[in-house]
Amino acid sequence: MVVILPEVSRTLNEYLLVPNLTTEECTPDNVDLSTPIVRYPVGGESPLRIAVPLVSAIMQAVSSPRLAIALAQTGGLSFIHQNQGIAEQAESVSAVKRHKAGFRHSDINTKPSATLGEVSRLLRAAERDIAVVTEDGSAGGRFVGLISTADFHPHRHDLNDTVESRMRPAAGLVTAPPTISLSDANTLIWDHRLDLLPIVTDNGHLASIVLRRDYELHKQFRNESIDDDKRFRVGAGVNTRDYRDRIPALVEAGADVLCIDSSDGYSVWQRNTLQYAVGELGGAVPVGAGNVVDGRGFRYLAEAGAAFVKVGIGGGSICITRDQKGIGRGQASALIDVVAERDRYAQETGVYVPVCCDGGLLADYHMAIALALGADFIMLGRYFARFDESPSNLVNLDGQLYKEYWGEGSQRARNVARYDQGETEMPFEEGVDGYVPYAGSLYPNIARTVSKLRATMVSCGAVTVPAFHRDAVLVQVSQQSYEQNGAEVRLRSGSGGSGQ
Ligand SMILES: NC(=O)C1=CN([C@@H]2O[C@H](COP(=O)(O)OP(=O)(O)OC[C@H]3O[C@@H](n4cnc5c(N)ncnc54)[C@H](O)[C@@H]3O)[C@@H](O)[C@H]2O)C=CC1
Ligand SMILES: O=c1[nH]c(=O)c2[nH+]cn([C@@H]3O[C@H](COP(=O)(O)O)[C@@H](O)[C@H]3O)c2[nH]1
Ligand SMILES: [K+]
Repeated sequence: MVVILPEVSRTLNEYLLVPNLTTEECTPDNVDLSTPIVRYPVGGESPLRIAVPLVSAIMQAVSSPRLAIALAQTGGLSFIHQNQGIAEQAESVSAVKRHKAGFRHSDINTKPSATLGEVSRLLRAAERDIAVVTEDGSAGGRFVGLISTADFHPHRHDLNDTVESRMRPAAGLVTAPPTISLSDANTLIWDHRLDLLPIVTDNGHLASIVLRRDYELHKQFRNESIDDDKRFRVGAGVNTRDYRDRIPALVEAGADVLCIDSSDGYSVWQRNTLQYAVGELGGAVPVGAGNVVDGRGFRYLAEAGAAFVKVGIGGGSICITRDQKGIGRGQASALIDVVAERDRYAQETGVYVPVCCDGGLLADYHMAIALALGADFIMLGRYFARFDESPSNLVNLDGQLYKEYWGEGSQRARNVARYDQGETEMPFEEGVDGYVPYAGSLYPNIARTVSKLRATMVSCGAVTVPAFHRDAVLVQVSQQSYEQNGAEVRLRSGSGGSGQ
């Protein structure tokens, strides 16, 4: 017989928090946002925890190595998307693991034959003072010098002159080999009053750079997500088809955690994938699963060995799954149901399986509501897509800056994904392809969001996430429906979006 759940499907937007008593110990500085990512015995410690409970979505427009590094620096975690070839995805994971904190990929480069006008525009656009000069203008080219805004002035120098005419040539510059440690690199920077230290290989090619301003920045990174070898932590998405090839490649590349990426995780396909990872691979890497929206889905995946379970169908800003397939559930209702099952499961089995709230968070405070409702961590797509560090293009539309953002179920994402398999037809789209307002660099944005979370928890008298789960008092607000009009996604013309 058909089942009709007795309650209305509610979103995060329909709740507010009622403050609890705030005591002297309950200050923003004392709030500990750290949280478990993978399953652990009740009373024990999760083998993978992060300091800031935010992870980036398994999406092409979101989780690239650059974003993964920035997010790990600030205490979160990225899941590199799986809508690409296995070797390509493994290389992205490996790039994050290879990255030495403080040594960055040189992104502002020029070549000796470029004009001063060109380099001036490059620096202005990037809001930087200094560019690296390599023979071919690439980040790995032969290092030939540096040029900064102190080396030329548009009123004194002809902007048609070449970079070569004003650059400081390599021969007179302090450089270091790739084997140098970060602390020795910083010593060189201070001893020689450098803004930028080029790291140059034996054969004269640029390997990376160390910036003086990162030194200050680094001191703020007390929360970095790093492994025992001090490498950044990184996750990756997998699917329920090529997992026998993809999972071992990602393990080999050094992925810390994986997650099955699907709109609907309550399937035998996910159980098979988990059985492979837990059984045949002997749990070489923890694998999360999802997405589900009720307790049945949670239990099925937890019993199959999921490291965590991800919640959310159709709530994402680029989602049209509800319109297309009529499946989904308001994110708050879904979380309440799943969290209750997580707690029952923990009591019955002694195993705590963390819950991730994925998609549809329109305001920073929705993250606090999700945590209050019991989520252990939160996955965000639109939020991260807006930043410099995301891989999508920055575009100017009618004088406003936007970053491109598209769903993994959109034709644009599928085109890439299915290319290898010779499949280009898709009967219908499940996501839109559009733009989100550009928001600058990830660093100040994460800092602001974290401050808000801390402030909310202070008001609610909680200094840890588990205390917040236990003590939060929530109230439903009026008759708001789960329309999510607040999401600013401007549709690309022709993108199949009925509602977002
Ligand atoms: N969270 C959300 O609300 C949504 C997310 N998405 C995203 O779009 C992308 C695509 O998601 P889906 O379409 O759910 O992909 P999917 O690959 O999980 O499922 C597509 C179809 O293939 C079937 N399937 C999966 N593995 C199979 C196997 N081994 N053999 C035979 N059939 C199999 C599934 O049952 C389903 O009908 C993902 O990145 C997902 O995160 C899309 C829509 C909604
Ligand atoms: O209906 C959908 N069609 C899509 O094409 C699509 N792509 C991603 N996702 C899901 O949305 C989440 C990100 O949501 P936000 O942008 O709201 O953070 C992601 O984490 C996914 O769960 C999709 N949902
Ligand atoms: K299903």
